[in-house]
Amino acid sequence: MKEVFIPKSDALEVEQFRDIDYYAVENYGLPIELMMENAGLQLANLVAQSVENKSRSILIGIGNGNNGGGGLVAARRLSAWGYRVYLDLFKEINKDLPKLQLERALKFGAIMEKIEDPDVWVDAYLGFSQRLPLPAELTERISEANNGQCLKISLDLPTGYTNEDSEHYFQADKVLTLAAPKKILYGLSRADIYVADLGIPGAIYEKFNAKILPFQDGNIIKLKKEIYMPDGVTSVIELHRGMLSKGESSVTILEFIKEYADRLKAGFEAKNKAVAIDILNYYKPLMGRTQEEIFKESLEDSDFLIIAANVHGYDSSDKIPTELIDIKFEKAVDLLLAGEYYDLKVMLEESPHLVHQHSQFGHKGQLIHYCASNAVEIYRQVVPVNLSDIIALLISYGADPTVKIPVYGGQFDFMALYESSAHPHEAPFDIDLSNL
Ligand SMILES: NC(=O)C1=CN([C@@H]2O[C@H](COP(=O)(O)OP(=O)(O)OC[C@H]3O[C@@H](n4cnc5c(N)ncnc54)[C@H](O)[C@@H]3O)[C@@H](O)[C@H]2O)[C@@H](O)CC1
Ligand SMILES: [K+]
Repeated sequence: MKEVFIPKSDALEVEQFRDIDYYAVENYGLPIELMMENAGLQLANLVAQSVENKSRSILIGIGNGNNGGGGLVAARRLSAWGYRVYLDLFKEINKDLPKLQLERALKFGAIMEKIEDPDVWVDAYLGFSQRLPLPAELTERISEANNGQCLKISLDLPTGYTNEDSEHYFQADKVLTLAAPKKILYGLSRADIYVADLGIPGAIYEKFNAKILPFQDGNIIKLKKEIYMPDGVTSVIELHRGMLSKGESSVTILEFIKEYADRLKAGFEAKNKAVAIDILNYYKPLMGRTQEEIFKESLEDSDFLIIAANVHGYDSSDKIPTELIDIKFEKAVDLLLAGEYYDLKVMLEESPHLVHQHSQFGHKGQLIHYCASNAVEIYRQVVPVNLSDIIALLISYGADPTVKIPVYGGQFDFMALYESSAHPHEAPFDIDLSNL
């Protein structure tokens, strides 16, 4: 799936989106029914991508409007694909279009029954026309969903979520919003946000100064979380890119670090600033030099190996282990740093031991230490916008912030490393650790 980063400043107010919507209906002959079909199909696609097993139960909550209508299209498509779909109507559906969609969904095999403990709970109760307060029928359902173990997916925006201060709302793991990102969704720091193509033409986006998304590469686009990358780290990330994803399961730490050394050597020859950054941060013999001085040095293969070893926390190259890299742990680190809250949660649910595991690299950091953006590999010293949520997640799975690791010639725990790291404090967003 295509992933893009769209800053909040480029996202729309909900009202702006409503205007775009009406404009498409009136000027382009794009009726709501057609857009609803697109919305519902993409919702069905997102559900199907999230649930491998067709025997899993899918409960779709339906309201008496177009949001519910989209949910009913998804119910029809999923039923047609062979999924077990149940419909939860919190009130009677009497508007023409949703009513028609309901009849179709039932003909396709969706079952009208509010089952208990569904595997997936889809919220198509209310969309952008919702008014607060919600009726008790809805607040009760929202509490039940939020307290359950199900995967929660909202269509367009979560029911009950009308601004960033909303308290009682459907706490979706995934939100499939329609046509364009909406500003309020940036307050949902734990949710994955997706945008579905409704077939609205680029000319309308331009007219309303909205960002045109690359829907030609896929009808659903995932929004990347904002990540703060300190100056210099970006080039080191570039130097390192793709190294682990290539090997998947059978790279040893020594092979990995040798490849890093090869990249350092090539980068050194090309006077790549990333190499100077690695050297200045980790290689004692050349610390304090200027970039220019560094590139005048004549370095051997063995020097690059030592630098690569130092970057990974070993003080000499013969301390690099020859065991296989634990790809699962490395994947968890990468999810954490990318702010991928939901995927990380799924991984921890499956492998809770990961929070207690130490990195095989010389610094021996646990997942929680990677949250400090300090003392670990420099290409991993980045700060996701939802770091506070990620830390809370790790702690809820038993991570211990008082565990110390052997770095900077001493023993330091998460908080000591976090406090002395510039990066989380320089990031252009607030990290709130007051609950720690
Ligand atoms: N291009 C588009 O705009 C499209 C929009 N669609 C969906 O349509 C949604 C907007 O649809 P609607 O304007 O029909 O409205 P909603 O589906 O948001 O709400 C349905 C109805 O519920 C009623 N309602 C509001 N607050 C309530 C409350 N607290 N308790 C009970 N009932 C309440 C309202 O009278 C409203 O008519 C969007 O969020 C989007 O999901 C898609 O289905 C199709 C395309
Ligand atoms: K919704």
